[in-house]
Amino acid sequence: MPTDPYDDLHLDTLHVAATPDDDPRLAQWLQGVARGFHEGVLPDDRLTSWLVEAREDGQRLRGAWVRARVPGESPYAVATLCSWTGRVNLGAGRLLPLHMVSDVTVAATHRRRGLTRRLLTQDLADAAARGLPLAGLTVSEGTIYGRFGFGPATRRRALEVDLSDGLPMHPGALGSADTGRVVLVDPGEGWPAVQRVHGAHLARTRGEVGRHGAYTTRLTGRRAPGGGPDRSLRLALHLRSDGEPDGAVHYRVHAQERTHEVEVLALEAADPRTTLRLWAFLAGLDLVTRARQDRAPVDNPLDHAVLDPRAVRTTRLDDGTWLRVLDPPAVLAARPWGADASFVLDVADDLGHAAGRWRVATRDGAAEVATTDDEPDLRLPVDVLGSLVLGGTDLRTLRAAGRADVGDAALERVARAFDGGPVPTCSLGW
Ligand SMILES: CC(=O)SCCNC(=O)CCNC(=O)[C@H](O)C(C)(C)COP(=O)(O)OP(=O)(O)OC[C@H]1O[C@@H](n2cnc3c(N)ncnc32)[C@H](O)[C@@H]1OP(=O)(O)O
Repeated sequence: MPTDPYDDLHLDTLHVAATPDDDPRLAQWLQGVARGFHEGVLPDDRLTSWLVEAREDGQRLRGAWVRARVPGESPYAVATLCSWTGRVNLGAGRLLPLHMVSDVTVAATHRRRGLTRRLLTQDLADAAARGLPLAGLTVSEGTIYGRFGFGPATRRRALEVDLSDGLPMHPGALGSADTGRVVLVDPGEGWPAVQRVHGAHLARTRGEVGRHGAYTTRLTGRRAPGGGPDRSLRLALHLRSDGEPDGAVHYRVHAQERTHEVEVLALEAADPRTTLRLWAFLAGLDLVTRARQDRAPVDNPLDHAVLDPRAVRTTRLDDGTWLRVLDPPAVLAARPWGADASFVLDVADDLGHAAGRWRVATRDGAAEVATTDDEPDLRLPVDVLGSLVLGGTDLRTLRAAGRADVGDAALERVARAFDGGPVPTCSLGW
């Protein structure tokens, strides 16, 4: 009889509604995450603030705990994974529920025994059973998640912006001065206004994901990365002439002997003009000569608004959000389409959730999706479908890479249908 490879372990899913006193495995789980990412042992106040975040998201915590081996020993977590339901903008303002996966770790003593495979496949199966159409994550290494059906769907771009000349812009970039103003607000008190701006930004930004609880902690200044209240976090809000907030930038100034640098932690706005106005505000900060922004848009009006395009330098460009389709008809019917077409799509999926064949008929930006036995025009594995969902990767490129099987006759027709629309971008990591 085969033996259970995990008979020394206890596998379970925890409820974040519990308190650490009710269930000590909560604290063990979080310390397991910290160990997995090579952080030190976390202080109690980190546990407290993390539980607030996890409850805000309604997180499910999966894990494996080593059973006590000697009297008095506490069990500890050797595998962790969490997930919750968020939202993603598929384009044209269409928001779809997103199954968000994070904190995947396995202790050095238990690696490559299939623990991540076990926790992640269970988690994806549960999400599919609950009717979630799409899963997403951001990764530490590019080689792990393709086998589970995730494909890179947005790009992560880091910027270094030279502010030493005040970042002059072309006439017209900022509009007329009487259309709004910038005010400085305490990050905690400004949070409701920031949330309103975030709603507008999410609705207009293809690929953007709704903020989860970790961002509430981070952007209200409730807790600094090193612990205690965040006293160096600043918030500037842009207000329309009627007083309604339509832009927000969270930043921190790092004072150095000769040059001060501003770190842009989050910059969101209801429209591109306001984004540029917030950049002009940052450029006007006294003593500051340089800005850095991680997860900035790839296709960025800032590049074209500045008089000197070399003032905006890309210091990193790689994968951002990875998507995993769980329900192809739901996702294909929800995303916007660039051209009218009719084609048969065949999807292969080792985990089974997205495997099948469908006729996709697109018209006026919408699609009808129906199962079919017709010969496919396009065959691809589910991770490649994940790369196509947001329109961030061109089907022609995927075929050129040998990742999508589509004949010459169908290629242009199907590629034009998948294409069209803004380059997706996501400013979050999770
Ligand atoms: C979404 C996120 O949370 S991203 C963060 C990921 N976590 C980290 O980077 C923390 C440090 N790393 C770790 O904790 C672990 O090495 C993990 C979580 C990456 C992998 O955990 P393990 O339990 O060893 O993985 P498991 O044994 O289940 O392997 C699953 C599959 O992925 C493969 N795999 C696992 N890790 C890697 C890796 N680093 N690179 C390439 N392939 C990998 C395995 O070969 C295996 O393939 P197979 O099932 O097709 O044969």
